[in-house]
Amino acid sequence: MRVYITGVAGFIGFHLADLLLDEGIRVHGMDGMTDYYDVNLKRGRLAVLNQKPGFGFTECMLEDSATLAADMAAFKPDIVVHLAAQAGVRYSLEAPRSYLSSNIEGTFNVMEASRDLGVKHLLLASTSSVFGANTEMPYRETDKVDTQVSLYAATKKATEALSHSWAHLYNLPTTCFRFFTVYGPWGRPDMAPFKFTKAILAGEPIDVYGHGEMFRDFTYVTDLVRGVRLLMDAVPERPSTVESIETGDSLSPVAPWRVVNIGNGEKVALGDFIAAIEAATGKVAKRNLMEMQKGDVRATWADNTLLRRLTGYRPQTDIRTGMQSFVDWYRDYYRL
Ligand SMILES: C[C@H]1O[C@H](OP(=O)(O)OP(=O)(O)OC[C@H]2O[C@@H](n3cnc4c(=O)[nH]c(N)nc43)[C@H](O)[C@@H]2O)[C@@H](O)[C@@H](O)C1=O
Repeated sequence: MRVYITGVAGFIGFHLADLLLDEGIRVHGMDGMTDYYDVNLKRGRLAVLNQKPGFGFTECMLEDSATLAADMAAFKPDIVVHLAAQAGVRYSLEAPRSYLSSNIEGTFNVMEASRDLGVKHLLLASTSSVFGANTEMPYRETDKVDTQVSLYAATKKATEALSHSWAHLYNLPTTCFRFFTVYGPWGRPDMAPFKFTKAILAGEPIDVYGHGEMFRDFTYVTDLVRGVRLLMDAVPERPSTVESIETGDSLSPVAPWRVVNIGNGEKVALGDFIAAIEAATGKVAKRNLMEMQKGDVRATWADNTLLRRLTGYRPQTDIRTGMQSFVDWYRDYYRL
């Protein structure tokens, strides 16, 4: 099997490539190496992957459709996993236009190239943020998702819709993942697990938004990429009739397309998450209680029944175990 990964120097792309290469699968990846966060971390991830046989890499922007298409065509992938994006909820208030070019135009370029090459399965990263202002939890894939509260989430919702149309028109089997706040070794410096660990280890205070009454379904990255790996083999088929779709399955009635949550399945209060960092670092956090930030959702919580039904797997790492691994990696990597 040959797998092409966009965003391979990113947090999730790196872990997925690592898993696939260890399985003996050939992986070619691209990444724009953008400086939204420390590029050295991306280079460090690539250095690990470059040690492994079967790995190839091209530096290229998603927006550069000609280079991207040529790179994908040269590799001839069976499967494409599209993880490159402009990520981050709060940054989408600062630089909204970059989300349109990376997430909308960039995803379109990946869809086009995948269609031209007749790939067997296209898998795309969406986000739990698409559930927006929904309040009924846990979130199910079949819930209505029409109330995004950040442009980031809105662009991800748009990619779900774009990919559905291409799956329908060109018979391109497509799975969209909705990832729930992913953390772990080599994690993103713009996210709370990284920022809070850094501040607590440095003895600096942390701002706690929403007065700590915020909840996230934190998902450990190794669990998450295992889910992605298993879903690669769960290729959606166009259903013969609407009645043939099982209750709770998000399979489209007209296209080989579905969306699947990948989340731990637990709602963790921000306060408990901070306590897990305190336990892992052996330090006490100095907390400033603050109002909620614009664009943030108050809570996320995944129903992961569909993932379990399709793959027999569900994530299992609890926040204390996962944060201990993250803090151990952080101290080792930054020699603290
Ligand atoms: C699935 C989804 O996952 C990510 O979004 P997120 O769930 O919002 O994750 P986060 O780590 O940014 O925030 C988790 C919690 O932590 C608080 N928080 C954050 N940053 C600071 C911060 O700088 N200071 C303080 N005090 N709180 C912060 C924040 O208010 C929230 O309650 C995306 O990057 C995105 O790529 C994505 O798709």
